[in-house]
Amino acid sequence: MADNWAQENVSPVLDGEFVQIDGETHVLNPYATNILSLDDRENTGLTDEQVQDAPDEVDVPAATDDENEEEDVELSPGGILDEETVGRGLSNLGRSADGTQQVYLNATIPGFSLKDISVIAGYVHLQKVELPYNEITDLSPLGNLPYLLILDVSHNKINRLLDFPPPKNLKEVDLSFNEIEEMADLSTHHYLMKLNLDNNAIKEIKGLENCKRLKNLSLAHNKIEKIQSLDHLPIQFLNLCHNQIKKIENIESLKQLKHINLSGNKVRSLKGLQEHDLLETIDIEDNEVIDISEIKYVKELDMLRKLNLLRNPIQELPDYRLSILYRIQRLTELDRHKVEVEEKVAAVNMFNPSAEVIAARDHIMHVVYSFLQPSRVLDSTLPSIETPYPMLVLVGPQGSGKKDLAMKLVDEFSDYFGYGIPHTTRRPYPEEESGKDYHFVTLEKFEMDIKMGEFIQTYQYHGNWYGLQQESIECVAREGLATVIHMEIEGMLTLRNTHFQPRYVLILPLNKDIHEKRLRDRGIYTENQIEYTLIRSDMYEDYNREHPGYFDMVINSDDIQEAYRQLRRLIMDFLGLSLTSAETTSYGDIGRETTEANQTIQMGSRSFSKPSIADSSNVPQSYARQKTTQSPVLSGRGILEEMSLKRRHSAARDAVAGYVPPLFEQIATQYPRTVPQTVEGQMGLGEGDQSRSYSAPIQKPVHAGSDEDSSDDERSESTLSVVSAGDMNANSPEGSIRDKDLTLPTETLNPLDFMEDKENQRSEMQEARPPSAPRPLSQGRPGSDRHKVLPPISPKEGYLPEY
Ligand SMILES: Nc1ncnc2c1ncn2[C@@H]1O[C@H](COP(=O)(O)OP(=O)(O)OP(=O)(O)O)[C@@H](O)[C@H]1O
Repeated sequence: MADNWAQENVSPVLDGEFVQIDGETHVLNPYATNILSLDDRENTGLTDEQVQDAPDEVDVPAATDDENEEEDVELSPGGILDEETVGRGLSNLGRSADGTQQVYLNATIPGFSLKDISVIAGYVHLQKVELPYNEITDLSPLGNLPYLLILDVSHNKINRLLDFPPPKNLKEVDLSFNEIEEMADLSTHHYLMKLNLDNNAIKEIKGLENCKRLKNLSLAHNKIEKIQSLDHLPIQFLNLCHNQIKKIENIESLKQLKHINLSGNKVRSLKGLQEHDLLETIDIEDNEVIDISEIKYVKELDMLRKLNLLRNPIQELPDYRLSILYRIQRLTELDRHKVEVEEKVAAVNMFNPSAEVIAARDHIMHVVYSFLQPSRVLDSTLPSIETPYPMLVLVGPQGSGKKDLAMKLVDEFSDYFGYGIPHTTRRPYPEEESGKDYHFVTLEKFEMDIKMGEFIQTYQYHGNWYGLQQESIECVAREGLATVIHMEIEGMLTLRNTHFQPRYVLILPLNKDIHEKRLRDRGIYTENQIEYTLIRSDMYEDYNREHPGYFDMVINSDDIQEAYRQLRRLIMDFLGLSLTSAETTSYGDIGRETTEANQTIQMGSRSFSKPSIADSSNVPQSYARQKTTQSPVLSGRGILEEMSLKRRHSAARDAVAGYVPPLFEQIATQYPRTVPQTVEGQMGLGEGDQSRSYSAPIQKPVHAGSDEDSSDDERSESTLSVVSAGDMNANSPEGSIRDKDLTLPTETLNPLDFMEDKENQRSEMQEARPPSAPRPLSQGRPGSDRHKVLPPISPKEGYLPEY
């Protein structure tokens, strides 16, 4: 019967403004909408504006009584589609497939309780047929529509899948809400791109193997238990929601998959979703995913933007949302909620906070706990209002030797420095003593001390806690000494948040092999610990490179003795002692210098338990004193002040002599240089030459001058020799000392003072304060004069310069 209809009936043919349907001529009204059309605008091809602009009443003769009667005619009585109904459902005029005539391309006939659609077979030009909400069981008449591209027969009573001769180009089929139980072989539907079989009773996916253009497959609300038979299909959108699937399987070869919906199943694991690099959306709502570790299967999916895990047990995990966002930071939507940038930041701060964030939290914790305790006046805050308590922090990775360096320094300069003994929960090594190397305490005690607000900083390393208590600093401050401490970089970050303003020196072994050997030689670390420490060593290098200026100085500790020598020079410069020993030209004086040093510097009472650093006085010095000069400290001036005076003195002499310095010199010597050091730059400089400078030196031009001139230059260079050890002639003081490292003098100085004769200098010298006398305070705190003030500035007698 369908074949006969195909012979006799054709789609309506358009002729200008008229259209022929069954031999009758109808006038075309572009504004008249098809009463059956689901989308009139689409059917008429009109834009929104055109529809709005359309005259409410078009020039159509008023309906006569006869016509009104026609409206009352029952359409498709008995569920048998008739031509009248089809006619009313036609829309979308367009060219026929052969291009020879204008025809209606769409037929939309929803909700007529249609059972028999045989008549449609006559409308051979139809490209889109929509027959939803009927009672159709047989689709065979559609086999006569060779140009059919889109078919919607949803909400019918069809129980067989596309069992009609396939229109060659059928691309989209909606068979949702039907009664299909079994999928048929769709091999003949070569062009099928979109197949919707939602809300049927399908138990098994099959028959799609040859649908090589299938991009969109929806089998939601069926009875499918297993994903299968989809191999190598170009599916981009796969909807299998509300089935009984337990496992995500057999989709490895769906390489074009972009969206997958498995909500309402029984999936426990996300395994199977990995390696779908194009996946953008995953919907697993209402399943049984319980373990956060399942995220590993989707977190590497570069294109993933939307993930829905609502109504899974995993939602119960604490900080669930942030932990997902931390793991998949590229998500823009999680559980149907837009992901805010703040959430991503919060997620990172919660699960992988930066060292700065950890340090800030550590600081806040200790401040809060200490606020809860009665406040007290601290010795370490007394020196003066604007002068911070002097502290030296040696920062570096484990095995860098910084603790040894700190102890040695305190040992040698015991009149200046005290060791700030840290607390730790780790057990002491054989040669260590509690109260000397560390305060070794139990974890309980450590925690208790935290809560009592005792700490200013804590850090966990290798499973042990380390921390610096305020009292450790106070003990040293009470003695009138500056504190030397050592710590990992994280500790330094916390310390930077406190009111202390220490100088930070990075002690870093640049040679990995030496560092590794040193760790191994200690024989106390596991392989993991050694590996971890070496990795952290890289981190120190990176940190120094990325944060120029964080460290006041960087010392390569490959050679621990050389490292100590550099550190020692730095300290002597800080203390204003280096000038006395730096003006050297004669090796003959080395012995005397050594003897003096023995008498004056090696006076520490502490024993040095790890004899890894040789006695510095025995280290061959590249300098020795030839003639004496007043220490800047002894003259009552700071080192910078002293250098500034010398520069001005030199400039004054040049001016008198008629010497005009070249432009570079004028610029280069005008201000103290503050070029931050980087390990990178330093490595380039120091490679293969450990004694070389690690600073960024600035050339100080050498110009002809008197002996006095050259000695001034030498003094300046020596002053910076701690930074430029081994490369003294190349470096200028300005190049090595950062502005903030130096406490600028507050008094206004008359440059002519520097021209005063030696006699004046001597008398000034003689008036210098006695050893360990407190430095007069410019603005002393009430009560501060009762304490020794830091640092003690007068060296011991034996170290006084000779005249
Ligand atoms: N308060 C602190 N905060 C942070 N780190 C600390 C603190 N006290 C000690 N550390 C560091 O913890 C690390 C482990 O301490 P440990 O005493 O085992 O090191 P070490 O072997 O003596 O280190 P090194 O050889 O570099 O001196 C060291 O790098 C040490 O400097």
